[in-house]
Amino acid sequence: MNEEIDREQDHLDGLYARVDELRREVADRLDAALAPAGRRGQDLVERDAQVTRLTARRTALDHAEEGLCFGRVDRTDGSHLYVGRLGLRSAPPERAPLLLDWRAPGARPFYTATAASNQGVLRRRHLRTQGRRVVGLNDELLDLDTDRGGDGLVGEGALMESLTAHRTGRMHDIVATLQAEQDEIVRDRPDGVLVVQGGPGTGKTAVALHRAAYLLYSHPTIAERGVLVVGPSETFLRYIGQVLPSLGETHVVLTTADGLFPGVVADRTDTDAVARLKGDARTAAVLALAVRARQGAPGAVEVSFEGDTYRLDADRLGAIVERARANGLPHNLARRTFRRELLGALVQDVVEHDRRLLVDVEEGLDEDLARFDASLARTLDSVPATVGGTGTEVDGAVAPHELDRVRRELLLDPGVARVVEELWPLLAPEQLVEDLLTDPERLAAAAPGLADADRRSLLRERNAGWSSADVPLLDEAAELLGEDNTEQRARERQRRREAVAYARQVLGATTTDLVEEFLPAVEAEDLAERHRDRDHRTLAERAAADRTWAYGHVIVDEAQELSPMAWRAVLRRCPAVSLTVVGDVHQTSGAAGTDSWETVFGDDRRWRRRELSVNYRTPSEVMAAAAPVLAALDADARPPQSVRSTGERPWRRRVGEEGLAGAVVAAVHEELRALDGGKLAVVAPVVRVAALARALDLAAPAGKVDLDADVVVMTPEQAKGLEFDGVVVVDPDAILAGSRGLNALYVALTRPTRRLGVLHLGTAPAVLADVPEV
Ligand SMILES: Nc1ncnc2c1ncn2[C@@H]1O[C@H](COP(=O)(O)OP(=O)(O)OP(=O)(O)O)[C@@H](O)[C@H]1O
Repeated sequence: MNEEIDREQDHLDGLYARVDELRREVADRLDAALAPAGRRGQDLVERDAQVTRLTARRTALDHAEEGLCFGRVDRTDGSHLYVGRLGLRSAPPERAPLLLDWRAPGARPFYTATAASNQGVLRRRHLRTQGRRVVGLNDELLDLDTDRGGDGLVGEGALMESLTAHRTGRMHDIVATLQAEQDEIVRDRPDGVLVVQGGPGTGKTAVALHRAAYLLYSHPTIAERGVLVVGPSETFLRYIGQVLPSLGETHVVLTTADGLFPGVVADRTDTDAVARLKGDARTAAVLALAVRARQGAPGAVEVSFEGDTYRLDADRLGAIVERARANGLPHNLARRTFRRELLGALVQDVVEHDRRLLVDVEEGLDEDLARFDASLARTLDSVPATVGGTGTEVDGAVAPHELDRVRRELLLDPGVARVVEELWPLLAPEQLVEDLLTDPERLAAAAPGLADADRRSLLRERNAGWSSADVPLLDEAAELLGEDNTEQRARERQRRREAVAYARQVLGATTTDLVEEFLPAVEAEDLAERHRDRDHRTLAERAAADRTWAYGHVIVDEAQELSPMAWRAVLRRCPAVSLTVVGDVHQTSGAAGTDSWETVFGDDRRWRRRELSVNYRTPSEVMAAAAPVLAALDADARPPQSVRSTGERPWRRRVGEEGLAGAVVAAVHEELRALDGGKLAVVAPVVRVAALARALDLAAPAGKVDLDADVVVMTPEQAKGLEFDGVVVVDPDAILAGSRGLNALYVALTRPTRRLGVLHLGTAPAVLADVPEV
């Protein structure tokens, strides 16, 4: 074996030597590209692209330093190949393949070959490395003689080593030990909605993140737009935050569902009933009606302009509103049409008014003369041109420039502007939703189908803050309202004109052999473009800052928690509809979440479903303790099959209320001793968390979870998606008493990779009666 290790070490040394060589090359080329040589437009554009490419390559080389090569496949034809975090070739001119990127099609057999279907593979070898050193090998011979049939695990030795290692508080990538059923999901085609249902610990999160890395590698159109990952909590995002960078991928934005609408802090709590109402898909229609209610007025309106009053009756106003709506633009953008149409109607009225005034003068009507005299001075400019021209004859025809002038005056008139603002106000999403949820009349008008009691439950005080259930409403409102960025675009156009002028100057100054007018115009434009676009933010930073960014692919984790309204917000992020949705309908805790994927995606033919059935996290002993909870939730559900047992039996202990804190502290010490390192979580109902954190002397502020601490206290909701070496569940009765209490308890019980204990007050809940009492 040692000889084998030595041989692999030699090979690995060769790979690292090549990596070092490439690093030097990339560094030299970056230096050259960034050198301030006299360059011109097109060169500069190319240089920027080159710098981006080289920087990405440098990042990939850096991230591959740890675990560069982790696998080898020996083929039946005598050839072999190595699989690793990135692809490497020898230096030109040979450019012989040295290492295959794990995502390349050729690497697939490493993950999927079995004795029964060996795909031309004789032996699969897992290399264990520490830094640049090979420290161990795991070999699997894929011939039918050695086939144990059975579990279908790939690279079992390496897998078990990874699964039994102490947790670190951070998820790590599983690129070396991805299993066949997982690999299939990772490489599935990108289009449509792929739903991955799987019980706790089946690797849904891990698979979804590797799928993101795979899609970014293999689909340039996705890489151009980046991937959005939506997770259940900030803590969870911190927990998974290192996985994609460790796979060399940075074109990724991680967010919670609350984060989809930047700038809002969702710290208000809704009751379950209100969260469900707000999350209902019908709320979209309520918001649409709320927007319509802000357009026009029910009756006639009067507009004062230069001392006269003009009246638009309900029919005329209604027609103007309809014309503004007819263009199908969002409210704030359609406002321009409304204003144009309204001004058009008023121009007619003003001109007609003035014309009548003059007709009256011509016909010598004495009673109007006084009024004419009073207004002549100010209307002199606005009389029809033919009248002004002849001084006597009135034929009613109006010169266009006169109409324009009246229109301009109306446009600048503050009174007219006020009327536009009243009839079609520029609205921010926050204002629309706030007005709707604080004004019974507005709400009644927008939600006529809602029962009175439901409407009352939705109403709240002004400035009461936002809840998670409000966030999709704000997003929907933003969509209905649109942003009127006319001014911003005008400013950008002006900046661009200035930049072009500046670029021409620069090109002229730096060019000795060409006079400026012979420079192709495009060069100045290019240079200006580069100034304009010289946005040094990464793709991920730009995408994260832009609510309307269209991602190439979206991953939703713990997706069972999303309400129908939240789904609308998520789908908006990916107009191309390329989504991976992973979750477990038995772990739903949110009131507006789902317990069936069919309810969420039922009629949509673009969705397909895959199942994961093997539990890599939770040993069979722990899963047996959780099984009655799952059965109580859903008699037809089968718990995922654990890949391993530990021999360590879960336990429960009855404690009294007074002694609870002390019992928790004692249990934590016992468990830490038994675990001999690693991470321990105390999972308790929300009302107990602060007191237990105090009893345990934990430093993290209330409500925050410190993933680096050896011991953490959290609620089942906060524990969602996380895992620990050991878990102590406190007061399961109180957890069960919450909404979706069985789901919450199921989540809590399925977090440990090794040990589980339960402290209950009074008799154990029936679903935990089988756990041995100690
Ligand atoms: N092929 C694998 N190789 C090594 N570890 C794996 C593999 N698949 C899953 N794991 C590990 O199993 C654990 C559970 O995975 P993960 O958190 O992705 O499961 P999950 O299905 O999202 O769980 P839950 O629904 O409970 O949140 C993680 O530690 C993960 O790294």
